[in-house]
Amino acid sequence: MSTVKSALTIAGTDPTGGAGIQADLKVFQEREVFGMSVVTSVVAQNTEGVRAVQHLDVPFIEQQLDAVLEDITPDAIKTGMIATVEMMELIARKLKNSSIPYVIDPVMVAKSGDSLMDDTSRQVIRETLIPLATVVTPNVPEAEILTGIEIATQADQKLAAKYIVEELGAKAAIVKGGHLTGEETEDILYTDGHYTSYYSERFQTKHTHGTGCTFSAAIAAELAKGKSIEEATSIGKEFIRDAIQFSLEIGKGNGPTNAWGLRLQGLPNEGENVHGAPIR
Ligand SMILES: Nc1ncnc2c1ncn2[C@@H]1O[C@H](COP(=O)(O)OP(=O)(O)OP(=O)(O)O)[C@@H](O)[C@H]1O
Ligand SMILES: Cc1ncc(COP(=O)(O)O)c(N)n1
Repeated sequence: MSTVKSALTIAGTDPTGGAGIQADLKVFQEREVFGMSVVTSVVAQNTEGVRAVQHLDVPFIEQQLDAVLEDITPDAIKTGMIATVEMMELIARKLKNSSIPYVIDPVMVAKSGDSLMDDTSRQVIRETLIPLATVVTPNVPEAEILTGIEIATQADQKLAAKYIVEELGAKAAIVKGGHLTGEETEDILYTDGHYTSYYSERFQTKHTHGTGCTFSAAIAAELAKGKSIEEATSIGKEFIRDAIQFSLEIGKGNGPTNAWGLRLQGLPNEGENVHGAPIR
């Protein structure tokens, strides 16, 4: 009997492989958990932006979910782009009585500025999915929408993280500091009445496509392996630090994170990708 743990991502797609389901599966593989995926929306996007979105029918998303869950019980579940109220209601119904660790990356807007969740869903996610979450990982704009708190300082990040747990009912919340300024990034976790900060150097790079997906997938993978929320966040933060420090100059826009990270540390030189040549 295999002892390999598994993780399921329920999210949208990125045909260039840097964000969404494709990014999640790369991270699961690198963290040595067996990756599985259910597609919610097919997105025609690349490193420059989103061109078109096709939402799959909710009954078909349900068929995908049933196909996985009636066969394999994942050790952790992560959701990313869940664009509509109907999709949220379906996932909430499926996960309501589950004890599987569940990470929500409440994806609302892509880095390119394109909307990935409709306005009603931005409110409805608070009542449907957030109360079921083991960990919610909003960036600053997402945390502002979820809580109504304007976030400019570390104190604001703390207030928002506490609100998501105490008022919205998640077990834990990490309000990420990627969108703030300063020489370091600080992500603040609130759970069980305690705050913990996770820091990294802030790298000056435009290649940050998929950072939120990469971070939350790494946390989900570690929860699948039985790590505590604090341990999983700590490993996730180191993972995203390396994935951004060695992010890839692939494509014409904002290149993707590097899920190999330090493993291929020796290979990329400035202006080169891991294969030793610029990719255009
Ligand atoms: N320039 C940077 N240098 C180092 N770490 C960063 C940088 N930008 C973001 N991070 C870290 O990356 C992780 C993801 O944060 P971010 O705020 O970018 O997420 P996000 O906006 O949800 O990402 P996405 O746009 O992919 O949805 C966090 O741990 C954050 O601190
Ligand atoms: C399907 C999908 N999910 C999430 C993101 C967010 O990633 P980013 O903000 O880095 O573009 C995305 N672009 N596409």
